[in-house]
Amino acid sequence: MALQEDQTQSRAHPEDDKVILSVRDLTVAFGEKKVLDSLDLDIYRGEILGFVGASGTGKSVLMRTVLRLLPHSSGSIRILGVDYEHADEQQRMQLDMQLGVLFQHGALFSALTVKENIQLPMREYLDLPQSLMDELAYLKIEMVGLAPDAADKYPSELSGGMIKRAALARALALDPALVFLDEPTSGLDPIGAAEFDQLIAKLRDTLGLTVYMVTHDLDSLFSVCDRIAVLGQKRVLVEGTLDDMLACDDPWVKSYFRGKRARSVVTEDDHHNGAGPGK
Ligand SMILES: Nc1ncnc2c1ncn2[C@@H]1O[C@H](COP(=O)(O)OP(=O)(O)OP(=O)(O)O)[C@@H](O)[C@H]1O
Repeated sequence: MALQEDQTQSRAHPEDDKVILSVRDLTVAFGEKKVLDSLDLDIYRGEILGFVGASGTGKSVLMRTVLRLLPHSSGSIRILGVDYEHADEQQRMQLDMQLGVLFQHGALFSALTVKENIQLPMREYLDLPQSLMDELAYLKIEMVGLAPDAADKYPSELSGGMIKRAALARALALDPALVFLDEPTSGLDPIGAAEFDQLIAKLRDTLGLTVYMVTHDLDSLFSVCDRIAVLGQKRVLVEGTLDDMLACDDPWVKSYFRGKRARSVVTEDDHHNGAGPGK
């Protein structure tokens, strides 16, 4: 199985790049209501994919389905070349360890300290002595730019930005290959949001992480995302660089990427290296 492949990073994926997540013909319905219908999506190793779409189009449903928190009616989801449904128990556990998740509001356990939150996945999947788990937790805390004394703080003692970082540290606890971020910059001020974006880019560059980021944040899309996918009409309407978005005639895509707010971000960020124009 393909879980141990090397993690060479790839930004502007050429054809032969490795697909880390492959979704085919995916249909998800609640009763009679289809939310996703025959959706296809690929994510390439080492890229930051920004996922956008109007409210209620199914971005969370797709992410939760890929994470197997929701069932699908038909279609396949392959992660690192493995279809979870056809995997044995050992493969499933290995796959689980390759996925990290940062939920929108951090979703830290309030009765646990930051260190204990980070160690939860370690306790679930690994059998390590406490001293090693402590070392690892401090490493993750440093990795996300928190001070060491954050380790013994409870979530209620942290600012919004610190909660996001602590939750990211927990998402990275098992050194996953693919991290899902649900609106990671929502609720942060513009400076905090920009710093968080830069942290994501740095982690991708240093760890070779692949990032699936659901976001409404135009700054994030333009500054750190290598590729953008737009969800609409129950499927991926368009995917590619910002230039591809700008060339798209779908009315929602047009107003989102060519609207007044988008134009002001593009003007400010012309020099950035993300999916923005000129890349
Ligand atoms: N558990 C559920 N049961 C029934 N319907 C659901 C359930 N979860 C989501 N839906 C419906 O699926 C649709 C897509 O919801 P989803 O939360 O994925 O949208 P979204 O694109 O993430 O929106 P937003 O940007 O506002 O977060 C909505 O119509 C929602 O009501």
